[in-house]
Amino acid sequence: MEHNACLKPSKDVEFQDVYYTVKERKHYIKVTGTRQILRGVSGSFRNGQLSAIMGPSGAGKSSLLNALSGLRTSDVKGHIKIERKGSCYITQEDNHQTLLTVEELMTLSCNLKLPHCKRNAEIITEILENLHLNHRRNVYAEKLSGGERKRLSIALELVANPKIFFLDEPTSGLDEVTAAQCIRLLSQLAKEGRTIVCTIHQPSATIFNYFDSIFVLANGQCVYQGQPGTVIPFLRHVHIECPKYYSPSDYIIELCDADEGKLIPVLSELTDNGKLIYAPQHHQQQQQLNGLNNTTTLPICQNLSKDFQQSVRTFFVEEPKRSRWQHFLSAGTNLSTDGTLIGGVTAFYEHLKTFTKLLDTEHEDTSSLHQFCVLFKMMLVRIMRARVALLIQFLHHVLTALCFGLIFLNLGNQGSRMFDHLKFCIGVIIIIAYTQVMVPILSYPMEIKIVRKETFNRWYKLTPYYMALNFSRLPLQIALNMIMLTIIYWMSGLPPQLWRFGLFASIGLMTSLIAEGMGLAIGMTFSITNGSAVGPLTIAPLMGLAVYGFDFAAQIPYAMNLLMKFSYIRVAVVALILTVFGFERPELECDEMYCHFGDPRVLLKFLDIEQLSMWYLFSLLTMLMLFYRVLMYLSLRRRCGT
Ligand SMILES: Nc1ncnc2c1ncn2[C@@H]1O[C@H](COP(=O)(O)OP(=O)(O)OP(=O)(O)O)[C@@H](O)[C@H]1O
Repeated sequence: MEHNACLKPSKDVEFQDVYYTVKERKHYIKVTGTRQILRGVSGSFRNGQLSAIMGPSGAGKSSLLNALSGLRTSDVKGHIKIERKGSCYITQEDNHQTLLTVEELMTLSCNLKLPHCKRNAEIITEILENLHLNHRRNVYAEKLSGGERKRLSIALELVANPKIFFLDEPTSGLDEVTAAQCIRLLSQLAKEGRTIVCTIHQPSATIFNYFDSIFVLANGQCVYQGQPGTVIPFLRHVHIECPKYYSPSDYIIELCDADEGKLIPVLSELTDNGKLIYAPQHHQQQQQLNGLNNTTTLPICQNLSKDFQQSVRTFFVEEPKRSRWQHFLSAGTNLSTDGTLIGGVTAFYEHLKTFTKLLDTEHEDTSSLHQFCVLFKMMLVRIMRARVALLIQFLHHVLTALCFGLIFLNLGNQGSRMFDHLKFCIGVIIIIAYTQVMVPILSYPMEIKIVRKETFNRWYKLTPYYMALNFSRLPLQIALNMIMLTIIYWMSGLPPQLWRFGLFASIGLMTSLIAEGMGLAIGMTFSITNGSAVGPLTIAPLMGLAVYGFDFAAQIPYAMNLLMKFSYIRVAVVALILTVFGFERPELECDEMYCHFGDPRVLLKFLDIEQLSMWYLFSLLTMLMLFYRVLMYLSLRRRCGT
């Protein structure tokens, strides 16, 4: 493609003795043992080639892809050579930012990745044309077909022209024709000088032959590494004949799938668990012409036929390079780091590409401020475009306020209805808290997948994203809460004092911000199913604390008093009661013979809150707000980490 304006040359991916071990747990808690998912596999994926990691279900394909790409680093050991900075990972589900068109998503990607590149429009058009998406540029991403969505995922990453593409099951969910088109496209991209590695479960014969190299995994071990066309001769070395008219890819996978622990170890030993690449002589001659041949001693295959020995070669000809990382390596610690070679030194030649000076230009990382501005704008656009959601939220706030206002119509000045006053204050806070907690719990788990993918592919950093998320939600939140609180305040007949209404609205807004922070923290941590249980479960004790002990306020034990400070609902309710009845509020009207709480000071004294200052309560609310926002940030980091 011509668009390579801000590009760098591609590199290979090499790995040696990679292990991935997970702890097995009983009831999610008790560790009962460990399980090796990857068992010391080695291998290489070359630049300019389309490579497939194949194998039966559960063989460890995704685990290997995740380990190589760096998506998973914990529990992975071994040596992996990869330039992380120039790689990208395309997930199986093509989740994109919703409510943005193809062109807007491409522009977003360009703005985040190539902020100083003057040719963004040109680049976008070129990529879209090459990926046959130009005619869909004004369509929302969620309206695209499966194949188009996959191409869009590739297009979005192509903007920064990564050298290495990792794709998890790129053909899953696609029909045969679309899957073949997708693989053809990947093959073409590889030929343009990229390293493309994808997992694939069981490709059709057509798709199988598009791959330049395949790496077959079974039970966490490599059972074959080489070209697709040489699977049959390879199997002959262990006296297995692929039936006529049978696809070799299907056959080797079925063999491994049905294996009862006999064949896999043999094949794995033949390939030295991925250290040996199988290439029969006529293939080798071709490689020799390319200067790739590097046959060395075959440590485990001495007793095999000469024919076999001449057909394999190893690329791991040296011990891992002694470097300043050596002490980490010898301790068995992984891993790849951006651009740093750790072990797996190759005997292969470096396939250098000739790039013009312009093509060599590396794009700088964008500043956090720039990322914040781009993301903030994008989030606002998305909020404004979610018309149905906006309408529902607007109606929800207006209707709730009207119902609430009707229930407590003109209550504000009635001295005989003390309990109703309390119910009013508690009700306002609970409505706000509950609404704001549940929305992010139900909506955020989908978003976190997109954020994880985009931050992993270095579209932006987490901090600017987090800031943009917080600030972009503010305007709508303020507007909706102001509408609701205004209706409630005036319908309930509270004193028509602007400053008192200001305080009333500020407490409502604070509650809304805290509840939203709590909802986001839960939404970022749990799935929708778990979150919708955790949300009410978390808010219920806070509500309980909010209504506790109003009738024996002076006798509330110290420990409970302390605990109540952690319930933002309680703190907000108290602040609201103070706002409504404090600040020298004149005596309320009494339509009975005697109104004990006609004088607001009596009520405040009865509730034991007359000494509390508004500053103190606002400080508590601010601290609780910060607590949940920090929790939310930590959840985000944890979910988007590796
Ligand atoms: N974090 C983990 N904890 C426990 N088991 C895991 C973990 N990650 C992977 N596994 C297990 O390791 C095995 C290999 O998983 P992996 O997803 O890599 O397989 P796969 O070859 O991609 O399978 P498929 O083709 O079905 O997607 C599976 O049995 C899976 O349950």
